[in-house]
Amino acid sequence: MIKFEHITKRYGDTEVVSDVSLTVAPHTVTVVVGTSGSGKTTLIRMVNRLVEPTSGMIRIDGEDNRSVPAFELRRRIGYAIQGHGLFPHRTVAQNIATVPTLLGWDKARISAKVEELLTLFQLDPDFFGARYPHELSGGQQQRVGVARALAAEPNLLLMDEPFGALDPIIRAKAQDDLLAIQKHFGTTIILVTHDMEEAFRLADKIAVMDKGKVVQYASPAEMLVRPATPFVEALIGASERPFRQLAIETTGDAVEPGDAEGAPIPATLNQREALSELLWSGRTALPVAAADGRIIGRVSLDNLVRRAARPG
Ligand SMILES: Nc1ncnc2c1ncn2[C@@H]1O[C@H](COP(=O)(O)OP(=O)(O)OP(=O)(O)O)[C@@H](O)[C@H]1O
Repeated sequence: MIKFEHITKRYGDTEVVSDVSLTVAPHTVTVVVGTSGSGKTTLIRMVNRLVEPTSGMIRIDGEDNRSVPAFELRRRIGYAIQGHGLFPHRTVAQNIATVPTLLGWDKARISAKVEELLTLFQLDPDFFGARYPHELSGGQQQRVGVARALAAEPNLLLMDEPFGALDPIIRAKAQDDLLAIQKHFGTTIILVTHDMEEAFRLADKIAVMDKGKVVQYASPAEMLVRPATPFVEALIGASERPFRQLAIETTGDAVEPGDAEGAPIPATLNQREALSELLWSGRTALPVAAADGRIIGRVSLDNLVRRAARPG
């Protein structure tokens, strides 16, 4: 668990992060969004102490993050940035092995880890391990960057616009990979983006920043139903386009197993109408009925929001 307690950062007279308090649950993805200059990067860099707060404290699993030396903290916390930051004169395998080598892992363990990660990221280890970064495409380099950040099996991964430089199709694939990998390792992820669609797609919780403050910290579904400020509403509005995609699929396509209370939604209704029913009912899930009235499962707000946010 990561706890930000009244975190403030000032540069001279300018407060770039103002009194931020929030708690990130373990094994979840928290996405920090907001306009350019709102303090997103500064906020996450205080977690691994690339930036020191002016006041406040960050606790990682209960411990003040200043209780261990900064270099040790950074070995424990994965960090992936836009443009991957790979070492150009080291092979892909050597890049991924950076932190495990610093930690003194034995050779066999390191090469097993490199092989596991390359395989997970769908890069053939025999082919890619010995290549240099410049021999890879942008998307492949990005995957190696994330693999490197995960190499020492961190419980916590910080990501700053990791997919910012990728074209939309490769970006969607990278997001899918990230979610699969997050499930596989149970990593807690804090990711910065300025892309609301990416936030809806990846987040368990979204923190919206505006001028150094976190103006809302909520699940995508909660944010959709109850945007806290006109600024949040505007951000969501800007990403309304994907919700139109829901209009072309039926509720039947989004059925999940399980029960729910409330008036059943016909499976033939389109997903946008189902979303509207859910929002109006104030429920997080409703039962779904087949043409013969039989209940075939449930449809949930979270599921529809995720479907809305995926690329068309
Ligand atoms: N080392 C520094 N010295 C002075 N000002 C800084 C420093 N680092 C960041 N800032 C300022 O703090 C503010 C917040 O920057 P930050 O990079 O955290 O924003 P951001 O939300 O991540 O923006 P972007 O989306 O453009 O990357 C900006 O106005 C920036 O100019």
